[in-house]
Amino acid sequence: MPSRKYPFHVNVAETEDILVQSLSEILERCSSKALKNRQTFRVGISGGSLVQLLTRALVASKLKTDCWKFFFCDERYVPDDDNESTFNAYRTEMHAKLPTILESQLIKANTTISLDACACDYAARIIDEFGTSCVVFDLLLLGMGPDGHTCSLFPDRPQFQVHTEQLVIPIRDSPKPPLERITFTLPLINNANDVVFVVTGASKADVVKRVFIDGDKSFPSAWVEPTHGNLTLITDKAAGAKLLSSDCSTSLNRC
Ligand SMILES: O=C(O)[C@H](O)[C@@H](O)[C@H](O)[C@H](O)COP(=O)(O)O
Repeated sequence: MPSRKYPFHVNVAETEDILVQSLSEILERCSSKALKNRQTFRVGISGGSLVQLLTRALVASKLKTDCWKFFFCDERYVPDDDNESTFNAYRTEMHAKLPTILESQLIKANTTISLDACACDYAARIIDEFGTSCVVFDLLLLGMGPDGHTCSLFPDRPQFQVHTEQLVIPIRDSPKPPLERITFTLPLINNANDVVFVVTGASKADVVKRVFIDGDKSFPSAWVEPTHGNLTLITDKAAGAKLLSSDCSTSLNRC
């Protein structure tokens, strides 16, 4: 494993129910820690399978979420009511299963303006919500694709490594459709108190090992290295298969 300057935890969950339970526990721990000091718990969320998994974790946890705000770690540059919109996916899923979460708690991007303006506007919205440009999320929930992308930071794209002051950047050439997106930058991601990857499916087994065990920096996910927070990896059995068979299995939690 690469030497790390931050706490790193791994859970390989035997079943999807156990994975959802791990996620519920993280939500409970991070929200209660945040709400001890402040009135709002601020969490960054991602699309893909996380939409259903997070909704299930929230339903199972029965946590009170009225002081929570949900931000989008990345968003596809499509109208709000488009089937491709991550905001729309959460709105639909939560509306049906978590009716106490109001749409106003989902801080969405304005995709009616130009792509550049959309990224700037979303950064301004975040700064406004935090009341400072030194933005520290309480929790970021990230997915990872089989190509090692996370948020909308894709391999072989120069943007993902940049040392930028920007919190949110536009992406015009995403290899995964749609082409145009906005995404949190690495400095914003790495400034969070807790960053949690939730990765499922056998197609990710190899890249999970290459990112989290080998620390292979050709994958954007391997650049997620919290400066002061914790990094947690939760996988299902299929995505974590090569972790369990590697020499590092003794340092992993199986649950
Ligand atoms: O905008 C997107 O294209 C998705 O949000 C995408 O980035 C997703 O988060 C990962 O590909 C992991 O998705 P799965 O967990 O569904 O594999």
